[in-house]
Amino acid sequence: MQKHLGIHISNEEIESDTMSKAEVHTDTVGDIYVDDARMTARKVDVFYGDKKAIDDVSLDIASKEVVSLIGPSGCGKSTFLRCLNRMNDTIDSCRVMGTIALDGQNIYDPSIDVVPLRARVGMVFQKPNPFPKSIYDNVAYGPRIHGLAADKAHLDAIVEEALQRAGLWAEVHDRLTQSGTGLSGGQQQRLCIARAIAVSPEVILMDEPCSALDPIATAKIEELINELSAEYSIVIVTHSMQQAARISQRTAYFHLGKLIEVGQTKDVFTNPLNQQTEAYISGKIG
Ligand SMILES: Nc1ncnc2c1ncn2[C@@H]1O[C@H](COP(=O)(O)OP(=O)(O)OP(=O)(O)O)[C@@H](O)[C@H]1O
Repeated sequence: MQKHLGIHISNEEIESDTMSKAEVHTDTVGDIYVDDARMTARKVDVFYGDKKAIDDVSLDIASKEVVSLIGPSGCGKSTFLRCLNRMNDTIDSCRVMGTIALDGQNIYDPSIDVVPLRARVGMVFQKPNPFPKSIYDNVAYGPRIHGLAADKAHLDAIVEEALQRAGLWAEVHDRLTQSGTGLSGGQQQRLCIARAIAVSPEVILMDEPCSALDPIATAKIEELINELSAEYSIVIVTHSMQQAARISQRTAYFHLGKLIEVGQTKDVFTNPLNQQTEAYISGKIG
């Protein structure tokens, strides 16, 4: 057993990286596999101390798709999301078992440096959390620490492109030196998205990114997610089934730490195969 920043993984589990489809038994209803997997989670268990929060979850994330994670409060959506870029490492009582691979490489392997990992698998949180720095420096932060810009002109171009892609450039181009924390909530969230995409991630994780926003700001973020999915894989936790239906191609329903059902979003919402999914979708549990 090895321990990395509060994460325990057995050597056996690290080697199980190459588990084929046939080797994974799952109770999840629906197809956990995709043809063009960018990330693969296999037999993932997560414990906080003695308490099991995620129970035997296996799921593929395809390239350039939006996957929604839905389910009742406390079912483990955020915990599973945070496993995908080792954000749970920051919680000392948290243990992650099983394997999660990005482009075939186990992200829990001891050789993995979490700093570049979290650039490749970026994260946007529930509450917009810009750094107390200028708008420019918020976006330039990642490219600077990862040495992505050859010179100042290159960095300027990266910052502009990220703000353009996040749909914020027109609103902030003439006040880049002002503090990011002075923007509106919706603008701050788009700034956080610009910060994430400035380092050219492969996957973006979003944990209820619209829950602190009004309907207009929410609509802008949803439009942005739709545009970004042409380039990135996006995994989003949402409490809004309408939002999941609007933005995601696949939906995964969690209940008490288990992945109960996963499928095409329209199928999960119109014709759920599992009775627990059906109960949640129809508002009988929540
Ligand atoms: N840092 C932590 N320490 C201990 N237990 C935790 C911690 N974070 C989450 N848990 C527990 O793990 C379980 C799953 O929580 P998690 O936040 O992942 O669920 P969720 O589905 O995202 O919930 P919500 O929709 O309310 O945000 C819950 O029982 C929760 O109390």
